Amino acid sequence: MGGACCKEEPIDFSQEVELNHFNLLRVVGKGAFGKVRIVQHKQTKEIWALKYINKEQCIGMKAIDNIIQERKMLEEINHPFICNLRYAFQDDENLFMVIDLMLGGDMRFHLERAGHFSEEAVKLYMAECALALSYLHGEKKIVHRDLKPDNILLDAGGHAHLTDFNIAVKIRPERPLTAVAGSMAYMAPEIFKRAGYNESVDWWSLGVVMYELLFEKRPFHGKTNELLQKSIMQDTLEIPPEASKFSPECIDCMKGFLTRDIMKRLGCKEAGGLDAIKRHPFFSSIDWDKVLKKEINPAFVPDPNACNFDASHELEELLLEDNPLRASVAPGGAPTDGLSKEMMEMEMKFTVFDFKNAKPMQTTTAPVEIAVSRVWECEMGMKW
Ligand SMILES: Nc1ncnc2c1ncn2[C@@H]1O[C@H](COP(=O)(O)OP(=O)(O)OP(=O)(O)O)[C@@H](O)[C@H]1O
Repeated sequence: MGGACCKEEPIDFSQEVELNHFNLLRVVGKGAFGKVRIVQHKQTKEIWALKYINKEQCIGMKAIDNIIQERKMLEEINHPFICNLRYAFQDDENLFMVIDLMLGGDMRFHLERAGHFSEEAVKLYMAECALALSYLHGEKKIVHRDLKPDNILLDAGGHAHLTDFNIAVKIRPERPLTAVAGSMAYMAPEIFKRAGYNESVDWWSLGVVMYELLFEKRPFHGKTNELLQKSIMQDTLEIPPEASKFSPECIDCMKGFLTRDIMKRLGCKEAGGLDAIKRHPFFSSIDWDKVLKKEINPAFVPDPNACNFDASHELEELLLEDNPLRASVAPGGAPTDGLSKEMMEMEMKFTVFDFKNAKPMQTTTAPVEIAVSRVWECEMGMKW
């Protein structure tokens, strides 16, 4: 029989959100500053992903501004095809972001395992990503700048969601962007010209992703960054012989995104924006209202009986972690003297966020509904 010593203190959920409001379940990924694990809100029973960022590591890598900026940007965003922020809080060791859980794993994971995707699957991914990008660019004035298969996560049903707003920035028409930022192989040619660029770069990256999903390789190559850059800027787009397996409309759409001239590039506002995508023959069979409502069933549904994550992160935590995640002192309760300038900065700027108290957004997305028992099964190490 359980003794009084083991009884958990009742939690006051009317207080600000903190780590103790969640049950910590299995680890599903590892980022540059910490891990990502499945959590369940103890009161609402909703399942989310918890991304935790070690403060010391964040300071060491001089990434405070990036993290604060990413989190501020996520606060503004709410879209069905984006991993939205639900809660943010911190303790004395970590910054925490609770986001929409994507049980299907990332697109890179599936590309590496299954190889290329079918034309039907790619069509829906492109439509879903195009809606997300158009929302970011048009309504939120945000350029993602790091679109690639690693940053497109699938939910349990197989719908695509953009994630990782680490290097995303606000568009200011009077001040075009100039920084060479992103993942080289997915960067648009105008980034290297150093004459300023805007959201057009995301449409190019989407084209590189489309090419990779169809052909299992990227369109431009180079053994060094310099050669790769040269190839992106100059080389003729090579269409592999396997292209005959796909419709001419599909290939034409991909070429449209991979057009160097932004005045003609598919998706760019200069070339008709989202309307031009919707009018493209590749998407003639698509009902865009149904896409937005996630009423179109993806051609590829991640196997619910297989683990769609790299299980080594979980194993690593079990075997190596000498400082596993635990509910720690909330910063408000700890003395602040002796804290470094950077620690103070994070404490002040990384304020508590609760999506339930946030301003209502135009588009909403339902919380993930899955059987919790499945998550626990995973936790217990069963095949899933
Ligand atoms: N919302 C989510 N649901 C499920 N898994 C996720 C979610 N977000 C991230 N992951 C998994 O965790 C991994 C690490 O994600 P995270 O965003 O922390 O790191 P990252 O992609 O390396 O970005 P960063 O550059 O910010 O470290 C991802 O590759 C993905 O597999």
